[in-house]
Amino acid sequence: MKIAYLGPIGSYSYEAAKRFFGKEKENNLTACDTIDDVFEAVEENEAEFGVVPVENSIEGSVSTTLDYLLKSQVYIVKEIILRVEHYLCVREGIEQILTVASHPQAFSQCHDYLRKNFKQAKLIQVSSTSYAAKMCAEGEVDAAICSLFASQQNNLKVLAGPINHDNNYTRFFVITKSPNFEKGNKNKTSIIFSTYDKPGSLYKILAIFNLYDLNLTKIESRPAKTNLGEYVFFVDIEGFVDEEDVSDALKVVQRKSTFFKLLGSYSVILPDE
Ligand SMILES: O=C(O)C(=O)C[C@]1(C(=O)O)C=C[C@@H](O)C=C1
Repeated sequence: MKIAYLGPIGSYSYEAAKRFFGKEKENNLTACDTIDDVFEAVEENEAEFGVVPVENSIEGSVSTTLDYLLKSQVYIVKEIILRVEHYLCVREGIEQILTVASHPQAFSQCHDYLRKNFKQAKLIQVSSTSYAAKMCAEGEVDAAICSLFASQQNNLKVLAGPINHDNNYTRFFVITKSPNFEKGNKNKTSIIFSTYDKPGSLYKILAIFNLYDLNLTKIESRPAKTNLGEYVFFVDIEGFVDEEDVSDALKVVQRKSTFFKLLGSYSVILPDE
């Protein structure tokens, strides 16, 4: 069994994958260069599972992940929430920091610290925080923003940290092509829908969730990629799809939508579990 994740070793996606699949499956983890590659590995049956970041408490959604969820035939089978702590790391011997590499999400999560301390430094966006650590170790940049684990993997010296905004948490999804929806203690169901371009259309769909007394934990619109001003809505609902109120509500939502997709029903692993 292969589990694709955004690599190299030491990324937060790697930590999320280990958190769910456990140490015994460490040899099954297969590093990918990009989130696109993780989705494609699952879609093309090169990997049975994939682990992708989906949303951060400071910076918001990872749009690549949302867009793939819309267009690809994969399902969400688990959510993992990790507390994310970033560190500013350098190679031994570096005295002046002119270039800092990291993932764009990580830069945003450390925005205030970077503004205050490294206003003049050039920020170089790369595919993951662990790749940034590797680049730093190889002398391509002066510093990297990454996890403690990534700094150790790459023999980097920690200069400061955690340097991120407080309450920094990232949600990850485990995706697969052949889902086996399994219930846990805290369950969610994710859907995408779009509705008519008419007054009250969205309101009418939201009224269905209200009628069935369902709590939404997220609603976000993304361009439908058809015409400017046309959107799809990503919605996360508390509850599992085999529960009567959830399945009844979804049937009505589907009837009233112009587009409907069930992304999955899954349980959530919380950071302190
Ligand atoms: O770069 C990594 O380490 C990742 O796993 C990606 C990612 C993301 O895309 O959000 C994951 C967690 C953090 O929010 C920062 C970066």
